[in-house]
Amino acid sequence: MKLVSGKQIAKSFQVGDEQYNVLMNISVTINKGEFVAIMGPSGCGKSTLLYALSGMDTIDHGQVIFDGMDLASLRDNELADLRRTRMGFVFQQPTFLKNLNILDNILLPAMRDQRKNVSILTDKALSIMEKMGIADLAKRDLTQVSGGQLQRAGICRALISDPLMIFGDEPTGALNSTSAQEIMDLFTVINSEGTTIMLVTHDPKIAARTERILFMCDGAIVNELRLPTFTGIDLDDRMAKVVATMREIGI
Ligand SMILES: Nc1ncnc2c1ncn2[C@@H]1O[C@H](COP(=O)(O)OP(=O)(O)OP(=O)(O)O)[C@@H](O)[C@H]1O
Repeated sequence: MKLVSGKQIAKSFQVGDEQYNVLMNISVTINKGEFVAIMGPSGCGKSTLLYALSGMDTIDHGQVIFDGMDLASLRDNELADLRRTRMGFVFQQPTFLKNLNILDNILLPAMRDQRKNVSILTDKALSIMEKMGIADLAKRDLTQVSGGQLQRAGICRALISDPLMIFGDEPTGALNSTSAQEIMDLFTVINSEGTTIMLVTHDPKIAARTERILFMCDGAIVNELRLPTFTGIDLDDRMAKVVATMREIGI
């Protein structure tokens, strides 16, 4: 069943007199439950596509339907509500407030929804933190946790609204290889429980953990690789397939 469908998405940026066509009529469908990576050379439009599909940025032409809703038909506040309640975002580094502890940072976006009771939300946040392996860090300041732990907290924040889909823009980009794979372990669990995930990554070892890899070049999706569900034993084989596809299309 379709969750996100982009049709003929075009997007350009004007810089001075120059117009840069960044997305060139991209059509792509992501089904519920998929675990997708977007790969491609720097500047090919990966993040721009992620922002277009999640309504974080507008598009010039085409259409994005998310969970049956045409993003262009929504008012700004409706779009913000949709993002807050149905989507989770994880970036290279979470933007957390320095004067709040980890737990309060995780809770903050969900607190905007006045209908939710604070103690219920807190219990929920603590149980997600437990699952993400950081239950004991609730009261710590941002300066008292590692990069990997901070990213786990970022994922907790993304999960607190039970999103249908998580969008990650280089979520492991600031981490060492071990921490990055641990974060992918968490995403694998989250995906196995039904949440759709789409990640932008440069790293074949990260993309190899997903089940469908979209390869972009110059604003277009030029290839796609499908892999079976990761079972924990075949990462090298999967990575070899990703690298072979990258070579095939010259990236
Ligand atoms: N707000 C903006 N204004 C002008 N140009 C932009 C803007 N955002 C992105 N671009 C340009 O659009 C192109 C695609 O950017 P995008 O961030 O989507 O690429 P990317 O594939 O994610 O790159 P990277 O892997 O380096 O993060 C780049 O050439 C970038 O400079």
